[in-house]
Amino acid sequence: MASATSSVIVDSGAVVLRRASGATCEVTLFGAHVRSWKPTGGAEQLFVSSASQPPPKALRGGVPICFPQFADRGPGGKHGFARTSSKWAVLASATEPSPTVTLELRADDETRVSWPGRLLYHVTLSSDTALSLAMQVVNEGEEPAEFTTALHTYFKVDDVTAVRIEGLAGVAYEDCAVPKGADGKPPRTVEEAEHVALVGEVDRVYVGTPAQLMLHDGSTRRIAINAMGFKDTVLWNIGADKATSLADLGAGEWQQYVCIESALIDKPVKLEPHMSWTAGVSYALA
Ligand SMILES: O=P(O)(O)OC[C@H]1O[C@@H](O)[C@H](O)[C@@H](O)[C@@H]1O
Repeated sequence: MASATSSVIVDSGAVVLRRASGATCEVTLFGAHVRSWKPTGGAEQLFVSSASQPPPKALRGGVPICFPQFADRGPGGKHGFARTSSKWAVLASATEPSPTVTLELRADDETRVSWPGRLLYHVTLSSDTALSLAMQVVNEGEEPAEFTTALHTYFKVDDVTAVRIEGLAGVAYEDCAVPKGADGKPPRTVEEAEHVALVGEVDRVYVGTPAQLMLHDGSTRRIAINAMGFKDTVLWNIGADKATSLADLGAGEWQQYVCIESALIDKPVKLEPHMSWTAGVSYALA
């Protein structure tokens, strides 16, 4: 039942945001991982694998934060340390005008090896049908430093083969699902489809994407994805053939998610000392 007021509470290692309408969002302290978003009406919008493994593994689903490197594009561990850090802490929260929490990951000797500063993450239930996520990266070092990043969102769908993504026509993408070219890089292709379908394994970095994309899930549900500051977008589904290679993905569950990741990959961000960088994305039922 909808409660009369909005709230932000910490419960069993997660922050639970709730609007008066009953919309909710849950963020785990481990990894600052958004693991659930239910707009008013209560339908879960994010996929979480039934075979997800406990920390120190990242949850297979929700919104993992890839930072300070995307995938293996850097000297550190795959997708960086942020998604598996146990050192995230609540910095601030508020219930008005919308339930919101800011989580902070402070630099320490361990993280400074990969990034010389801190990370702030703002999660807001910005309307009864929308979720907003914003990242702030601070360089506390004395030298310029570079990173790549992504909010690796797993949207829950009934059947990924019925999904269509609108807004990518004319955008060049790196195809990471096929062998690299002679130059050691994934081959580049220009997207021709107005409504991109996912057939087999799809692992693409679209470079320089428009601010708004639309997820059509094959039924009448649509989610508008509005990004600010994230210039690239990753589209990923493991596909049926390779699905069993992911030990933490339940049987047949490859069909129940599509990752649409607001990202900054092609041109790493170079942040000057004592400067900060901010980017965000909002998801809204449309
Ligand atoms: O298994 P992980 O580390 O969560 O990564 C999942 C996928 O993440 C995607 O963002 C990458 O494009 C894929 O190549 C990768 O397989």
